Amino acid sequence: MTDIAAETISPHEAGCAPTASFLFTSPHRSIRAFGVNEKIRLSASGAAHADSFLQTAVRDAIERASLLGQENPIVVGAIPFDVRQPSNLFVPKRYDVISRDSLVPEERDCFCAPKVVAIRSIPEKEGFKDAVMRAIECFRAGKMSKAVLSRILEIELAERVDATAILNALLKQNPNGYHFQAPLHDGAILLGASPELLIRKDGDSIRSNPLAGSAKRVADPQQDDFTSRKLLESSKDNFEHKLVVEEIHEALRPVCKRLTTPNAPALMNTATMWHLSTMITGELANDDTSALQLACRLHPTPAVCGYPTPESRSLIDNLEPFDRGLFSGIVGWCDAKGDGEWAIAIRCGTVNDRTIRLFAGAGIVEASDPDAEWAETGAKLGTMLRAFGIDAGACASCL
Ligand SMILES: C=C(O[C@@H]1C=C(C(=O)O)C=C[C@H]1O)C(=O)O
Repeated sequence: MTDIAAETISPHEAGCAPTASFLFTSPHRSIRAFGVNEKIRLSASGAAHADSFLQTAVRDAIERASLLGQENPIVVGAIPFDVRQPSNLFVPKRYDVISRDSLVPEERDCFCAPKVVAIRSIPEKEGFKDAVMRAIECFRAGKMSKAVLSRILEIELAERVDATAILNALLKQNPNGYHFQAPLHDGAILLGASPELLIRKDGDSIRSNPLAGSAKRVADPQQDDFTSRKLLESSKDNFEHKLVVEEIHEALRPVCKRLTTPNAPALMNTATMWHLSTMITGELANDDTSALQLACRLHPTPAVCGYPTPESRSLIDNLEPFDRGLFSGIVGWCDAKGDGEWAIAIRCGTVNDRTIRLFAGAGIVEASDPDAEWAETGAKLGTMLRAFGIDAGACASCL
């Protein structure tokens, strides 16, 4: 088992610079952290409040790092989808603020496509479609209006995976968005390239960029353009999207003196997907409210859980045959001043020796079609499969 207290998370040849324990990139500020001063494993339940257990522990750990001479210490890491589970946070020994451009490799490292020994989707196609149908029945019965259902692609490779090479591939293939690499307590590494910003706080200004409503991109530019326009006009996708935006707006309103929420979504794309996107911006009433508090106030949004939150959360508990762990949780950082950024942990996976687990979900509403939702999760898995260099043909039955 790897201990994240070690300076590095991957064995490095003598003479090389130590690898960061944690990395988070963003168009705003990218952070690379080394070593561990203190781990924080408390749950994030109730952590929107400044006096909660988690926020108190984070403040105290940051204070101790400050006493050790660190300037503006930070807390970094991830919080699971289910906030009752332990967080995966730590105050590093040191960190750098870097430019993302300095990380993007010129060329992809010499990288051979890994040999896939075994692959399975949990659940398999029929099980996933069945869960979608059961969710639709709940919507028809008027119990709720949206639930995000997800699945895991578990892949066993012939050889151990080099997490740094995968992160480099993610940086190269997805130049925008939020890349992350975080060590987990079971020795695995969480890696991903999320397009979705939960919250950024910089002084008293905040920003949230929820996504919901998706379509797979296609190679032909004309077809791709047509796909995006169809998404922008789709009433099913606009409905899914509106539930997320309204919920975030309502959660931020009480802590803002100004909050601007566009009344229609725009299009945004990744290398593999089109999404409906809304950029919400605001000014905090009190800039003592930290980025971590704001993140805990919003998480989980209906982009990864559903609407209303309590009902969709228990439906997910009943229908998903696995524990999401950090998938669709949040990942990011918050400094001693309360500034920070948290992205949603999607388009990601965990790497543990030869086993990788990739995750993808899709928002289900009454107008959903089970086959289309399965295909959407398959398309979203494309981001990580491409980074691993795994040919979609090798897992055709799971996509
Ligand atoms: C759950 C995921 O994505 C979320 C769900 C989306 C949707 O339902 O359209 C779009 C973006 C994300 O908020 C994922 O990528 O796994």
